[in-house]
Amino acid sequence: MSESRISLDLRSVCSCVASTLFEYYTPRIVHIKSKKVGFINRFLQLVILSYIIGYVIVYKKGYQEFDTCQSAITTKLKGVVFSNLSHLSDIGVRTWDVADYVIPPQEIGATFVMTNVIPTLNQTQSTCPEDPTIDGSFCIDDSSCPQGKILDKGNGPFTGKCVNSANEKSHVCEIYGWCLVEDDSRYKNMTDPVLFGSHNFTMFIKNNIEFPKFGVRRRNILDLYANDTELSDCRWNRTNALSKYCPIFLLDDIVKDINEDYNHLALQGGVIEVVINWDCNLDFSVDDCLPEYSFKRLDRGDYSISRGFNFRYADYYAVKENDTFKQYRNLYKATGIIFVINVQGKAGKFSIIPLLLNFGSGLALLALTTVICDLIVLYVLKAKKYYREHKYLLVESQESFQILHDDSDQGSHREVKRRHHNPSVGTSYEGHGTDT
Ligand SMILES: Nc1ncnc2c1ncn2[C@@H]1O[C@H](COP(=O)(O)OP(=O)(O)OP(=O)(O)O)[C@@H](O)[C@H]1O
Repeated sequence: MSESRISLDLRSVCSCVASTLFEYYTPRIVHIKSKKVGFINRFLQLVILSYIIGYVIVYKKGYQEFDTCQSAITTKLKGVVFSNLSHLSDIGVRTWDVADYVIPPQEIGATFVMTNVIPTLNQTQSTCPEDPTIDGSFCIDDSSCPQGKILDKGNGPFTGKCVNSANEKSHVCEIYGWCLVEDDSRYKNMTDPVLFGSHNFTMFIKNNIEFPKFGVRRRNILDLYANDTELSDCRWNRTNALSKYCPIFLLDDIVKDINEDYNHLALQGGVIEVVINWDCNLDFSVDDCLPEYSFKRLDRGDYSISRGFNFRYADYYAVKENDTFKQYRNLYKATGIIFVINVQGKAGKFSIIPLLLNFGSGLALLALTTVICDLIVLYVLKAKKYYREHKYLLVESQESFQILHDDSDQGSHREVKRRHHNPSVGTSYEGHGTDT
């Protein structure tokens, strides 16, 4: 390659770099007098303004500042059921009251109500036959029951003996543990829960909330009730204007509200969410800040295995036998409904700051109008070529212009060929004049 060729290439690269470095873009206003473009411009502005005012400021309350609530909840159940199940000796004739069926007596944000139970009474530490329904409990002779072995789902270690099962229908290994072991086979085909009638229990939910930012405190016991008796007589009812604020719920009403069958739920157990929603507009009277109740079954689903919800607990006591105390316990396999209570709350109050912020950021969206109109004018309309010629302008420096001017035979001002796109050029649109 010759030396002159190399120096030529170098010069052209340098001039290219210099022309890229030493140039300047400035927007200019192109005033388009077209009904079509003017209409598109105004229409887009109207849409954006409606969004800012209608949706952001009015519908989404963009003129308010907000606070979420802090809350405290307690629940109290009332109701008594009587069970006369003489064929089930563990239960027999019994009255169940709130201390029997609410386990534990108080929980944070939840309440468990026992609706069905399999009791195994008077268990004590001794030897007895293992539960025959447990895999590995059957035996032929003592050699099938290695001493000390504990089955995965067993009730205690084998003593080494093979004995008659509790129903005397088979041979099972003997264990040492809480005897006699639980036998739920008698309860398998029950059609009604043990605590039949629990649908008439009532649950009183006491909820205090606070919106700390606004110093507003509310509770879900409204001033409608003159005294405790009036309060205890009310029952929540979604369809009644006053009763829908009553904080005492019949369990049956809750279950009906979520379209479930109470008996079925009571037999298998389940989890129901109680949502207390406080949606308060503090621009109006604080008395209008009222709770709204809704319910949802959280364990809903058509499950074929491990349906419902149950757990075991025991109460313990000691009996004096031969001058020593022997410990006993009553074991309960409890099935029931867990009520999980969730409080949601949001309060809003007028404030100039969010109003200005929302309005300001909304107005910034108006810049979209120019972008969209530019796209339509420069790339969509029939006269796009014409508009583009007017929008982008390449101007040489005044010095170059002077040289060109001097070289030229004509002394008039000359625009240089347009050849470069500059998207930052400002455009203004007007809805009068003729379309191009
Ligand atoms: N689950 C409920 N069903 C119906 N009434 C209820 C229930 N829980 C409480 N009440 C009644 O609401 C009122 C206010 O209850 P609160 O617990 O504040 O008072 P209390 O005197 O301690 O209630 P009590 O001793 O009757 O349990 C009382 O009259 C009470 O009996």
